[in-house]
Amino acid sequence: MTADIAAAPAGQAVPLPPDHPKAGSGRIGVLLMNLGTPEGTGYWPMRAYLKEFLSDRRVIEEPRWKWWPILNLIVLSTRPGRKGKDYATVWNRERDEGPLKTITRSQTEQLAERLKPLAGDRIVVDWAMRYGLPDVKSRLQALLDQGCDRILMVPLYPQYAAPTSATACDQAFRALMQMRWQPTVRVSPPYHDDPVYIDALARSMRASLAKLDFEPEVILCSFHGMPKAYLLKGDPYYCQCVKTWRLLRAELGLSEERFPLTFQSRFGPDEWLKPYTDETVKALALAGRKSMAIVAPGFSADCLETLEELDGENREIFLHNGGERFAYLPCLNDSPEGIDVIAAVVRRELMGWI
Ligand SMILES: C=CC1=C(C)c2cc3[nH]c(cc4nc(cc5[nH]c(cc1n2)c(C)c5CCC(=O)O)C(CCC(=O)O)=C4C)c(C)c3C=C
Ligand SMILES: [Fe+2]
Ligand SMILES: [Fe+2]
Repeated sequence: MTADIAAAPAGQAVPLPPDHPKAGSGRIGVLLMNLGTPEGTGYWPMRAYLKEFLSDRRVIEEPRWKWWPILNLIVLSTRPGRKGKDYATVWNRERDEGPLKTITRSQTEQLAERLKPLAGDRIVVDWAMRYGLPDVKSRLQALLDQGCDRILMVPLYPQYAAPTSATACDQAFRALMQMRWQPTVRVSPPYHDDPVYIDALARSMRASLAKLDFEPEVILCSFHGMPKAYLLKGDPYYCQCVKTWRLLRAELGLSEERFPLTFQSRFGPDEWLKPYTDETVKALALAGRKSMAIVAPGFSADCLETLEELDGENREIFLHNGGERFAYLPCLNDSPEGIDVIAAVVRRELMGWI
């Protein structure tokens, strides 16, 4: 489809040169956006990924002059090697990519199938990563090239945080800033208290627990952490995590003691949101708990932070300190429950467009 272009004041068409840019219109794009993952587990791809990630001022709020030497002289000389080894333990060797990419692609494909009855080929679903590939700018352009003049951007984070949701949108808006003909855009809101999300989490957890050959004494509810200072400056992430936890606890009928809330993945010397997951796991084992499970409702897809850190490192901490049985309950991922949630958010946010 080619859009109507300019008309002369008298109503006559302006003759356009043959190289005049062609533009499509009339379709709707849905862009799922997640965090991103390195292109490989070796030193250089790991370094490139961490440099892009940790140079983002939404992630590290330290002044440039202070952070630049620490990042370039210390962090980027040691962390790529160490984290590359961690990534290697969860890497999808068949596709040669991190699990976050494999799962986000599958979520996209399944969402497209779910939306087909709604508007046929009028809706185009795609995915992009804030750091690394596929990048936000090129996937936005791909949607425009397919005739999408309305685009719904969907940060795949149930809880809003400046270092995740906001930076994904910043990246999209930076690309939009360079466009002569911008599409009309919408951004889907956080869905931390959406009954569809809470219900999907509860169903998924019940199914995972039913497959275990033991009943965990404690089920830890672990969210990715952030510096406490970001909360104090007004980031709503902590409060949204607490609300998800409260609603999920009520839905499952679990007490605060049986289903404690913790925060993982601390980085650097500053205080982060507490209680810390690793310290809590150790304390539970030392207090004589023999069995436990961990669930991570803040991640829409399993990734390094869940598969390696929770299912790997924290399992080891528990078993080395006297625990006997440990289970990691998977994220919603591309399960039917997971797609129920993304499809519900997208359908609601497309209202008025379809
Ligand atoms: C250093 C500051 C960081 C903040 C603040 C932060 C917040 C935050 N992150 C996620 C989700 C994910 N983080 C992931 C990896 C990851 N996170 C940080 C740092 C911060 N995150 C680093 C340096 C890394 C890379 C690994 C490492 O070096 O430790 C991932 C996994 C990506 C993957 O490829 O699998 C996710 C997902 C949230 C929700 C969040 C919220 C405040
Ligand atoms: Fe992170
Ligand atoms: Fe981690």
